[in-house]
Amino acid sequence: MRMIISGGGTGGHIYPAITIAREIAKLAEHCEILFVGTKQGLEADIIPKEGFDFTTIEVRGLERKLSWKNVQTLFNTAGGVWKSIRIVKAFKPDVVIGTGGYVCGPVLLSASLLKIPSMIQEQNVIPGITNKILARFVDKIAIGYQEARGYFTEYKPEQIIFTGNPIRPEVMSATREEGQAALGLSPARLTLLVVGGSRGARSINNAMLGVHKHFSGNRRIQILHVTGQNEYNSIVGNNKQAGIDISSDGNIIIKPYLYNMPLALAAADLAIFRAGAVGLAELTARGIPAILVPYPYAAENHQEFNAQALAKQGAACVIADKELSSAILIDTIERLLDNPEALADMAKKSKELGRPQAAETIARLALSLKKP
Ligand SMILES: CC(=O)N[C@H]1[C@@H](OP(=O)(O)OP(=O)(O)OC[C@H]2O[C@@H](n3ccc(=O)[nH]c3=O)[C@H](O)[C@@H]2O)O[C@H](CO)[C@@H](O)[C@@H]1O
Repeated sequence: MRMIISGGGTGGHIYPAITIAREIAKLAEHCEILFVGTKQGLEADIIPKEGFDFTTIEVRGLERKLSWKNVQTLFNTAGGVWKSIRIVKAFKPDVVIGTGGYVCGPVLLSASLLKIPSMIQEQNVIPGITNKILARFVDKIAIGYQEARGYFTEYKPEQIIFTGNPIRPEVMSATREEGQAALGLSPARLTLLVVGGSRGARSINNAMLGVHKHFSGNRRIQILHVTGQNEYNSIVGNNKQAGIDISSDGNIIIKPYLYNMPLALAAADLAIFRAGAVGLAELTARGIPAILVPYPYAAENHQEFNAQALAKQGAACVIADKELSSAILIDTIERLLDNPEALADMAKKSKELGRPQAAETIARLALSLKKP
């Protein structure tokens, strides 16, 4: 089995690609995989670290409307299309898979031109522009939320398969004890995991300052706050300035990025998250109750729709970014800590939404596309 997989820009497109690729390699004999991304995306950092063959094309994002700027961009990135065609012709894949981000556009388009079976995986309730365009060229569309079906109405129902979003197997296999040991967390305290998506979230980071101050030294709770690479130094500096001594109180851990996120999830009793689709798939697979703060500038406000899909099942509560403050976070956290039944009920409802088998379902779907 030879496969090209493409997806990029943010972790929310890259980790699904890695997970699907690994699952296919597990199921298929003699699998060769090539990952196509861009030099600028996070994939250029993550994919080689994960041990995949990686090549890049040049491509820029399109606006979400018909415009001259888009026409210009298409001309400028024609080189990306030609390079994709050359890559696909040389690699001769049996299947080409896209997991979103504009890098997928030329790659999947090339597969379609060269009559190679292809599929896309859409993580969000509201599909991204690239996947919306690509839908008419690919054989299958694997959707992460049932609600996304409503946005692909012009396609045949059998073309669209609800699979859930793929999560790394370590998300399920990591144990609480391993997580606590790896991250230096105390088994005697509840763990609050705070993550603003793969790039961090400034508004959450800012609001967390007051939360750290309030819970610093608290015996009941410990906080693992992941700031994103760019904001780490300023957040640590702000904490120092506010007189919060992270090292001596011991219950507040601040990290720029976690390469071992599955261990952190395994240890978490409650989470404060943005509402990126993969993060939510990980939370629900583990049944972690969550306070969600959707990123308000995500395309077509799609994070709000992702978050509401959890909230309407009672698996999470949602705070609007514009209403976010230290006080509202402290209040929500304390309300949940003081009501273990409510927390347990959220955890149960979260787990009911989880689809830990999604990666295998998607991998089998991809394998079924291979021509005999
Ligand atoms: C701003 C924006 O448009 N974000 C989009 C992006 O989100 P973003 O990339 O933030 O995505 P997600 O929350 O979906 O996924 C993040 C992934 O990165 C991992 N991770 C994150 C932080 C860290 O320190 N370590 C780590 O491993 C998470 O465990 C997860 O696997 O893609 C998602 C999937 O299409 C969309 O739903 C989001 O709306």
